[in-house]
Amino acid sequence: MTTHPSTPAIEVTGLRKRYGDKRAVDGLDLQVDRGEIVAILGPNGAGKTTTVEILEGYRRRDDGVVRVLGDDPATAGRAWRSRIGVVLQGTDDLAEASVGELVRHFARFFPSPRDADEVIDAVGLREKVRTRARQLSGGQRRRLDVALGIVGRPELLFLDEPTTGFDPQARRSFWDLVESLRSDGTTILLTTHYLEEAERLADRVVVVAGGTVVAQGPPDQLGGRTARRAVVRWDEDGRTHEVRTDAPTHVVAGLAARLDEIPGLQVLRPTLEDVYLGLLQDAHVPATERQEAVR
Ligand SMILES: Nc1ncnc2c1ncn2[C@@H]1O[C@H](COP(=O)(O)OP(=O)(O)OP(=O)(O)O)[C@@H](O)[C@H]1O
Repeated sequence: MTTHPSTPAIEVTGLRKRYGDKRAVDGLDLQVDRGEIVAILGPNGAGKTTTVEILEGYRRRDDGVVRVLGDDPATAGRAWRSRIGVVLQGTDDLAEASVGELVRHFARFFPSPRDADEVIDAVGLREKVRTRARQLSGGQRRRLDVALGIVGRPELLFLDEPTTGFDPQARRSFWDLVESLRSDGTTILLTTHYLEEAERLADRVVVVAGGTVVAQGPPDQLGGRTARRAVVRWDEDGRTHEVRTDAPTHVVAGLAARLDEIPGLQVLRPTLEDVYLGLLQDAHVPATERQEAVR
């Protein structure tokens, strides 16, 4: 099938996948537009990796319609595969080859690859170009995975928990790298457990729980108005009062008119973490799994 650039990069309707009795993906709908960066958030076992692997063509679905760059990943051929980039959750094959050898080797599979040395620089591995993959630290190994995922200049890049095991500095330089891919027009679908990462990188966040999408939106609008209401807190008559409101300025003005100085005044906006945890609670995700969902 020929792809028109105005078609979405990813279109998924009613996706289902079972493992035995376990419904790993249970009627999931997703659309990702060209040039968009979308982050999938969800607790362990929510079905994120299964979904991404189906979109990458590495896993068969049981049901649903899936189009990735206009083709069905279950039947798409090599030309299609050369247009997508994949960064899997840590692989250990080819560990005897050096960083430079691996990146150059992968580049040869693609019709218009990026320059291997530029890619190695971009992921911060210049010093390690002669080091064997098996001798890299966990974070360096992950950066090599990212280099292999982007060297083919993919139109669409899948990043499955790309910064797990990175130190904060490596994570920030990885974010800069993703920003530069964004300005090249690369469409990116990433899964992450780091809310700061989703907030920083994603145009849109999709929250998955129990194999289905429970909420989606730009990071600053996720959950809608109700979830994002501010809390106004103040002390009066020897105790702390709290009001949830869409109009905190109005509440504070009313208090100021009545109390002049407002003791202990606080206006708290919910963070993405607050909103996310609230959405998981609404989706009946048990408390222990909610705690593990946030990093
Ligand atoms: N090959 C498999 N065989 C059997 N069950 C599986 C298999 N792969 C995944 N599952 C189960 O399917 C569900 C979804 O798993 P999946 O890996 O897609 O979740 P996830 O959201 O990516 O989780 P995590 O954040 O832990 O990576 C889980 O209950 C998992 O145990």
